[in-house]
Amino acid sequence: MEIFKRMEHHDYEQLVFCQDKTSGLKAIICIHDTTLGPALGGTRMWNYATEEEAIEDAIRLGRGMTYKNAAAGLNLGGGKTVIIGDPLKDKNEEMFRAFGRFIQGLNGRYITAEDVGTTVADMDLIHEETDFVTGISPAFGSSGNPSPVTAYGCYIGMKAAALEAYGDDSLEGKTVTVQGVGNVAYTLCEYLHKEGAKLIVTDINQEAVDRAVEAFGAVAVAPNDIYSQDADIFAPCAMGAIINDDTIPQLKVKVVAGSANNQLKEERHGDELEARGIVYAPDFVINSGGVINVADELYGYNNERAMKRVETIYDSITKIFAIAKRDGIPSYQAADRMAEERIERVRNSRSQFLRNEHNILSRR
Ligand SMILES: NC(=O)C1=CN([C@@H]2O[C@H](COP(=O)(O)OP(=O)(O)OC[C@H]3O[C@@H](n4cnc5c(N)ncnc54)[C@H](O)[C@@H]3O)[C@@H](O)[C@H]2O)C=CC1
Ligand SMILES: CC(C)CC(=O)C(=O)O
Repeated sequence: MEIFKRMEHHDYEQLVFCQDKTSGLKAIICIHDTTLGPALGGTRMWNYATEEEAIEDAIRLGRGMTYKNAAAGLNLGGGKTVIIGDPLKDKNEEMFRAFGRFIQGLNGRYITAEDVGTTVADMDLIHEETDFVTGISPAFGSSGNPSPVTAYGCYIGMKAAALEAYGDDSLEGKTVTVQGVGNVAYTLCEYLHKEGAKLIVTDINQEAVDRAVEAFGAVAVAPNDIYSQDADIFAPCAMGAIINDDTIPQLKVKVVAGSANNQLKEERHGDELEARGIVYAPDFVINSGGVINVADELYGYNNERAMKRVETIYDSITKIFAIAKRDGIPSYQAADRMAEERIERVRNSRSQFLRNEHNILSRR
């Protein structure tokens, strides 16, 4: 991989490679854009097949956070970390403490939180070495696990998408297919079940499937069969790039609305959904509840204030569909435009004044 060439494409600021032999830490921190403020984005631990795959994931996820934070109206830039390793086997205390020291070395340019494969306990270990970490234990006055809040944002975003597709935001009686019933999707299923939706679930982890079947009467299907189910809404809640040339022709749903990051393999797959009349709730907007919640820690965490902001996801999704219609563009482009315009406005307004070092971290 030609790394600088890859960074020039979409204008990445910084990639940091972190290695610690004692603990086995191999991490890549991607800081995409800090125009709006320090880069905030979670840490994913995953058993990547190759280093290239890990770099590519960090890069795609880091840029996604720039758009997510901008669209959510946060004064934060975008970044993400990937740790190469099996989260079930390779974790140790020293690893997260070493990683914390690398973050501290960036002096606030990057702030982390949970993502796939990392937990509140991991964030607490990072916190032993740096304050530039969120999603730590409520015992520290923090917001804890962001997943339930991401799930809530996803649920209300799904309702906004249902309104667009069906003219009614009720999910009662709707059949929802859920790919991956992990931290976010389990709680999402809880909300959906409570509202009277029927659930079809899949996961590569049989225990996760069994849990959802037992708790919500969900119907379980094999991972490759999830796309072709007779359903109303598809909720991708596992990994990225699952809206692609293979899966789109299988979809029978009218709505795609889930928590996974980077759902579209390529932008043209968003065009393809639009061409088929499938309403797509842009991933980085519908899944922004978690980051909105952890970002509130930077002001001294207040659950009521954070949840009020999470509630705005419904209106943001509705607004994106309105912009898409007005401008004759697919919803993913409307969401990108909303984020890019905010970054541009802030960039331009800054150039009119002397550089002011005040930023979101000054309050800490
Ligand atoms: N946790 C959070 O607050 C946020 C999560 N997200 C995104 O939402 C997605 C889910 O996140 P979490 O629930 O935290 O992760 P998780 O790791 O708890 O859950 C993911 C689930 O997907 C399953 N899975 C992986 N590959 C699969 C496949 N090919 N087919 C079926 N199932 C598969 C896993 O076994 C796991 O149960 C990820 O893309 C994450 O980046 C986005 C924003 C915030
Ligand atoms: C898990 C969140 C707190 C942050 C993040 O990395 C995301 O929204 O993808």
